[in-house]
Amino acid sequence: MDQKVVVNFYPKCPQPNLTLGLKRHTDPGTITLLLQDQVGGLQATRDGGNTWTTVQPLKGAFVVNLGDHGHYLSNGRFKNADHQAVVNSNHSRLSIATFQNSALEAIMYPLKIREGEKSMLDEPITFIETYKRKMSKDLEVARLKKLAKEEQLQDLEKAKLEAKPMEEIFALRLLSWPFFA
Ligand SMILES: O=C(O)CCC(=O)C(=O)O
Ligand SMILES: [Fe+2]
Repeated sequence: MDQKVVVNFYPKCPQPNLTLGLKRHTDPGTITLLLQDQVGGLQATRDGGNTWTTVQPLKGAFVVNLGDHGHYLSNGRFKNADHQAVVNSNHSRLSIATFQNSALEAIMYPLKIREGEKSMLDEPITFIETYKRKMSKDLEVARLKKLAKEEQLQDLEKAKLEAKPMEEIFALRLLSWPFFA
């Protein structure tokens, strides 16, 4: 197996509604043991991010999360926890996560498939390969989001321009000449 310990420090943030400490994700490994301080900020969702439940800190307790590897091993019977961390305007926050992962080159496949069920994996695959696929999917989603945002901004600029009186557009053109002529 492979084990990693990550310490997350979230500085306090004056406008917590404008950002996230850690964006929505599932952990890639088998099981995560998470120790959080009393500030709170870990949230989980069961409906794809529409609603969020805060995981209240409990003194001396670990939060135990199932990751993707655990999800695949059980052929989806046990769910990988979909979660995020928000920030706080009054307090900084610390959490320590220990990820129990499979060895990177270990082959994974569902341990048991019940009658009438289909395997979640088309073929046995190494743990590292599922991780790489997940990362490239995440990068592609981020790229598309960025593109959509840029297009939205361009449309907004266009709409603003269309709403301006002719003299103003003319003045703007003169100002930015020769780049915009
Ligand atoms: O800080 C937290 O509560 C969550 C940390 C986490 O999800 C992670 O490190 O993967
Ligand atoms: Fe996580």
